[in-house]
Amino acid sequence: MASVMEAFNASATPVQATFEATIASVNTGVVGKLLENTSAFSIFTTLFAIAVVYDQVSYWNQKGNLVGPSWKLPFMGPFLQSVKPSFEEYYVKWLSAPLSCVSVFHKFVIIASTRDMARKVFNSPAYVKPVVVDVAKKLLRPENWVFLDGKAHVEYRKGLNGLFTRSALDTYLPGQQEIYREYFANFMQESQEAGAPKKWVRHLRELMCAVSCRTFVGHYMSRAQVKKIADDYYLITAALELVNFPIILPFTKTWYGKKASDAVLEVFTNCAAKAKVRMRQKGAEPECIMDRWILQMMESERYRERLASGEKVPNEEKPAQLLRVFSDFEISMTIFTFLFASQDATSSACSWLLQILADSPPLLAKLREEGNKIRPDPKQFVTLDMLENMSYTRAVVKETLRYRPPVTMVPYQVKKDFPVSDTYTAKKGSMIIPSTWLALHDPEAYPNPDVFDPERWISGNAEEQGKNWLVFGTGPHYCIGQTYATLNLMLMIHMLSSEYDWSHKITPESEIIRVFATIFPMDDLFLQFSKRQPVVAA
Ligand code: HEM
Repeated sequence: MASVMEAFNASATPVQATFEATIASVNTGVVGKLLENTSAFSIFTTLFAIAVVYDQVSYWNQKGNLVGPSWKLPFMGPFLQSVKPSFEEYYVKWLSAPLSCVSVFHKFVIIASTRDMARKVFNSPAYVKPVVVDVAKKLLRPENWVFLDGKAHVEYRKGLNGLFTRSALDTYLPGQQEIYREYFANFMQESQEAGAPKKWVRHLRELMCAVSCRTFVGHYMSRAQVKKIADDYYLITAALELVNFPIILPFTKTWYGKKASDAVLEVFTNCAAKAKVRMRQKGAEPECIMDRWILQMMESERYRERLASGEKVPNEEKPAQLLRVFSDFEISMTIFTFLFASQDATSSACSWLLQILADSPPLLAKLREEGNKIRPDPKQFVTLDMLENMSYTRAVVKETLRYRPPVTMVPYQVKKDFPVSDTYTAKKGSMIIPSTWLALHDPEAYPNPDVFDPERWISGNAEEQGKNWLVFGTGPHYCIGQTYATLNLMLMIHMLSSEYDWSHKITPESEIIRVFATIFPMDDLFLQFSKRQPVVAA
């Protein structure tokens, strides 16, 4: 061994001579003698044993005093159990300690489950950055804005804020209402044809995908393209499960997910090209997020041209955000992040909302009463003012988000050693996952947390529990679409309940939570829709 080291260190020795000397010394030395009596199999098993020990020791080293399994299944850890994660297993983990751990493949994962631990992670951008899951970078593309960090992220995000202001949200309402009317009519027809309750989660996912696509890219996409994205979207979700094989191999979940996400990116790139052409036409009004963004880019360009031509432009004519011109593909990547962030979360919220209200007729009656007062004619256009006045509808939506938070875990990556608590420092490179569930089911903030009670948002003090309200995260990456998401769910449930009835077939699995990126009723929600009988005034 010594001679091998010497050969490496002797930089003046010609390579050939070094190699020969090394082989000679191996042949005659202790190592050579050992090798003579050793089979390839025993070398392999020895190396394997060393690797197993190394894997275990480095797990202990990272684990420190954290609560978690003392032993790790070599290399893969609990990968096989995690392929089909059960909510109960996660729940037990969250309850086990404010900080606990697990190691899957090469990844050491720390789970921050209490409100304060979760908040600490969300609010420590100096130490952590969002990671989603490893494969997300391959699907969304590494250069995507959501992977920006620090100042670059803050700056990029500022340029997107204008897409979610009150006046922007107002612009998107007509398109959303068009989609809801069309889909609800289809729901009813399909229910009539079926003649019995059917699993409805898939339909709700398609509905949410269609309403998102209309909001994000307006009419630039055909109905067939929306349907294709909605149908294939579960492939993307499946590829992004918290635990998945880290390399994209053909015909695996991640491979199908990558193909589906490439197709989405291509469609959105085409939409961006069309939007740029339309928005340059005289009098073109923005109808969707893409339009508004392109309009802002055009306004910024015009402002710069005026300055360049030597004009003294008054300050009040300066655009609120000066944007550069983004390429069609850059626009597509960003719009994809909106779909990516909203699709599963809104589908989850929508599923629970329909289940809970169908199972609680008095709550549904109260929601309808409010809707009827504010918009007596179900054919009337729903304005933003109307929605903002629906305080009970808002309470029902917020309580659904609290009671069944769609996003229970938000994976972050530790970018430098992070002293999470007085006694534990997370090592650079590990994953740390704040969980939202315990904060949202904290009996001190929300008394009787396992009871669905919209009143806590009206006569109770739930609105004052800002520290516990982690549904949309907190810190520099908090959900940019939170106001839009809440109003959209309010619009959906208001429009549905004012014109339709739906019944829910309760099964033993209705209340069991299935984890599929977000959370859904395990039985996939058996629903049946019918036209609501007109309300006769007393
Ligand atoms: C009920 C629906 C939704 C829920 C529960 C939800 C929840 C979340 C959560 C927990 C985060 C992580 C926050 C953090 O790390 O602090 C997040 C981030 C994000 N959400 Fe949402 N979201 C929803 C809907 C939407 C919608 C409709 C959009 C877009 C229109 C959207 C866009 C985003 C984006 C872009 C991010 C990343 C922000 C950043 O990194 O700066 N979300 N969301």
